[in-house]
Amino acid sequence: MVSSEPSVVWFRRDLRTADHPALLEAAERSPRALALFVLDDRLLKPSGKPRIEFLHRCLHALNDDLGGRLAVVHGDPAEVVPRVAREIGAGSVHISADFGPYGRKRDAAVEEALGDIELVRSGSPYAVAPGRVRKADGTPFKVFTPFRNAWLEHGWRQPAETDASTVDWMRFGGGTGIPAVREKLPDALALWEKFRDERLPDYDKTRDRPDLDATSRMSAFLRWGVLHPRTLLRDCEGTYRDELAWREFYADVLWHRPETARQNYDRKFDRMVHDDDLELFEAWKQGRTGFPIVDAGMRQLLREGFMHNRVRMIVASFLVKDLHLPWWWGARHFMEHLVDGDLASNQHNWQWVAGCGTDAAPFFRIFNPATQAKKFDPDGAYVRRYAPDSADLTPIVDHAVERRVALDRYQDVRT
Ligand SMILES: Cc1cc2nc3c(=O)[nH]c(=O)nc-3n(C[C@H](O)[C@H](O)[C@H](O)COP(=O)(O)OP(=O)(O)OC[C@H]3O[C@@H](n4cnc5c(N)ncnc54)[C@H](O)[C@@H]3O)c2cc1C
Repeated sequence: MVSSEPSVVWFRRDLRTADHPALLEAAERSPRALALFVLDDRLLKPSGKPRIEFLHRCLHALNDDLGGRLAVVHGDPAEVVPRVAREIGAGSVHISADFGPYGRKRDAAVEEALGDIELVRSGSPYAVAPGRVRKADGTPFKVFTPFRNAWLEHGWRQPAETDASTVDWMRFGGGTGIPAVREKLPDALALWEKFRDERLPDYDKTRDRPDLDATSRMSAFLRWGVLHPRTLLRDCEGTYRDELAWREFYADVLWHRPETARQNYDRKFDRMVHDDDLELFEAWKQGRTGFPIVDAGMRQLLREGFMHNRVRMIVASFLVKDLHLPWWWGARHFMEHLVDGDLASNQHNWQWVAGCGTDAAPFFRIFNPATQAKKFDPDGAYVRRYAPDSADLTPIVDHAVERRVALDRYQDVRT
């Protein structure tokens, strides 16, 4: 039923107006809505500069799309959202559901504080909402391939037909405005279409090569919901679709086991003995290990807020199996610096490399940085781009020795 009370569309990880189920639901309730984004310190504090800058760029792009009507307010959502909703006399607040541990708690707190103003969840940042795909006996999947098959079989809804003109956006007097940015956000859809037409056909063969610009670079757009995965899934199959399925799988795993954001998924790894050498950790963070492919990756992360997937695996393996440091130290550093930093994908990829996650790569398969570099950066172009001086540094550890140490410690975990 159409109401005379306006709605609030509270944007979070869905910074777009196209294919936006929550916006559609808001429009079905009321022709007028306020577009709101809350700058929440709980999320901003652990984020490094590149991620925050990217978020601000996304907010500017959304604000432009909305004709300058995005209300940006700083504070605790449980306080800000009800205050703004009451100020404009809203009948309902519309969101895309959040499935992460913090997002779920935050939304429950906001719902409670809203009282009789309804919090309406429609859609999610995933093709299939976490928790929906289950085994025949109702339990969650623990292994990727059967999950992927069931996910494909389940399928996803048609895109929601929305754009910036779906409702009349209200003006809002208060708010902090969006901090200035150096560069505008590029057109994500145009970038996707270019990748789809030019690179996707070879993705299978080239995706592991950090020296070739061969992957889609869609992760940050997906992280902030500038594009919904449905948009990409419309155009792809095979390996690329499987990569998107990994994103959905890890969201599902974290939804069922929120404690695995911090704890080993496989609890027998709680017995693993870790070192705590802060100097080695610092050398890894700064890209000064003397292992060129590792240093190149770590410096790409600091410089661009991004690292190629193959190199993420190499540097993660190095932290866990050559430096014997806890995976969550590395995961925290990644979460600070990655523009695409996403709790589910990050923590569970780290756990995969560390051997303690779902479907884990066997712990005894230890990446040799030199062999990996030869195979995936054969001409050294990637290393030259990011760490041309690394080969002159003295390696901080001896890979062959540390490999043995890692394997010995693993024996103790297994027995
Ligand atoms: C240690 C480690 C930490 C990682 N942390 C993150 C993270 O915080 N956020 C993040 O989005 N990805 C993370 N990944 C997964 C992957 O590295 C990135 O998604 C990918 O490099 C992004 O580049 P792209 O968009 O060009 O990828 P493409 O190769 O073009 O892949 C397309 C999309 O598929 C998804 N995808 C691809 N590989 C994976 C994967 N292994 N797990 C989950 N989704 C995947 C991403 O959404 C990606 O954008 C991590 C991987 C490792 C090994």
